[in-house]
Amino acid sequence: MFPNSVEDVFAEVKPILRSALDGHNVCIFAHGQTGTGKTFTMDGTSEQPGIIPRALKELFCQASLDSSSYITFSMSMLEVYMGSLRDLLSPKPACRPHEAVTRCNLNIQTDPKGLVEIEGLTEVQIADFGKARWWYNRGRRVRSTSWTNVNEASSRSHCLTRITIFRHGDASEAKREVGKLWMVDLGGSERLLKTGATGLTLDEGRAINLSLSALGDVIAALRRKRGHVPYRNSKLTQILKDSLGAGSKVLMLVHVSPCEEDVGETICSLSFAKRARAIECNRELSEDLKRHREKRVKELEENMREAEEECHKLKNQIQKVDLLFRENRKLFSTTYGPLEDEKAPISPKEYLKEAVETPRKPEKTSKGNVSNSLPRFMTSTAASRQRQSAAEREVVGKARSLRSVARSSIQFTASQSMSYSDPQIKAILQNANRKSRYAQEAADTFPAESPKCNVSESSKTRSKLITSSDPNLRVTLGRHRRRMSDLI
Ligand SMILES: Nc1ncnc2c1ncn2[C@@H]1O[C@H](COP(=O)(O)OP(=O)(O)OP(=O)(O)O)[C@@H](O)[C@H]1O
Repeated sequence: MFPNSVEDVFAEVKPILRSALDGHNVCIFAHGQTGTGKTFTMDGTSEQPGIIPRALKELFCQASLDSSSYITFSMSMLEVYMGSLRDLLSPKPACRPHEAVTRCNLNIQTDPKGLVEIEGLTEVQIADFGKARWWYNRGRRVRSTSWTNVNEASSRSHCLTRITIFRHGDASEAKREVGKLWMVDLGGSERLLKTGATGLTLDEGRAINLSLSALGDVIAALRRKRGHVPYRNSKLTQILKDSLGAGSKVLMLVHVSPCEEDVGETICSLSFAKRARAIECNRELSEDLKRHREKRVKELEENMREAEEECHKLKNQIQKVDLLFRENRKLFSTTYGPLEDEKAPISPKEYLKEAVETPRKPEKTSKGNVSNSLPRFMTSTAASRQRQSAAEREVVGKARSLRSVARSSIQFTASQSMSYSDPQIKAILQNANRKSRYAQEAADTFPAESPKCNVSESSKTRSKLITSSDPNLRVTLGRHRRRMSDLI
């Protein structure tokens, strides 16, 4: 029967509240057949607050977030009952403090700018949501209701709650009104036969129907963009003149009955809503609103300029880091060999992007393991490690060979060819050859003075074999011989 919760409906209402704070005149009204839940939607209950209490809360919430200026609110409540206005927040007389009193027959004034004011209507300052709620409940209690066949507490009037929004600027700027928010619970359109209304209740029903029809005429005129809009045909449309149509925003909540016997009223309500939806008004904004808009635009432009400057600075910093990174990378690859991703290097920008996009996980790095803390592209790969260790092995091997060749006294015969291609090694081998020849000559000349070295006769022909009694030296010599035979 009631498919949408008030919460869902309020989600649709919320954005228009922002427009009211921004300086638009806003009107939210609940329209529909009697007994379909207009009052329930607007007032709600203590467990499930309606649109009006929620809107009040939201206004205070949004105002507290506005850093550019200080916003205050005032509140008025009235009902349009049988063609006259009744002030729902009028103070109680001192002699009858417990009696609910309403001031009647208030006059509606329109100033040269077209702004509507209601003479003598009580306007209370609401400092916070608590105060606002208190005043709202007070006004609600004195509203006229009657029993009908359709609704046991049927509203017999249109109830209008007005929130006036004031913006306080810097010291030079005085408090100024920026907008009005009207929240209206319209009386239900009713088939008088169906409601079974008689007497006063019947008159009330007729008055409601008449003013709803005047509202329909205004909406039709606004939709057709006619020069003359018949606002003066009812009190309801006179009050809402500056908040319906021109320069304002209107939100209509349409309530319909799901019952088959109500299909006629449902069609009426829906076609009313369809007409209202087609209204588009683009009248000039008020001077106050224009000034506020210009100020806001300037503020936003300034914010944008600052953001652009910041962005430019960051770009420069990224470029510098990029350059530094490339230099370091070059240095790294010159020292340790080419990196795995040399073919498709990841730039710091890409790395930064990857780092930003990838959620950071807590790293479990072993102490002293530098490669874990390096970016991926800086860690060595299996291939580069293999290449590096092969190169190291080669260098170590060369060094060992050179050392052993230099230290040994092996003599090569002139017939032996030295096929080793490295000229350095060739030179060292020749040098070693020369040294061993001197050693041989010395041994020949002074045999007694070189007891440890015996050159065998057989080696004289092809190669001279150096022997030694020292077992360590013998092992070393054997190793040298093997290496030399590999080299030659
Ligand atoms: N969404 C809802 N959930 C539960 N009960 C609801 C809901 N909407 C309306 N009702 C109940 O339906 C009955 C009629 O609702 P309500 O008085 O709000 O209708 P109305 O459209 O304001 O009628 P009228 O035009 O005669 O004043 C009330 O008893 C109300 O509690």
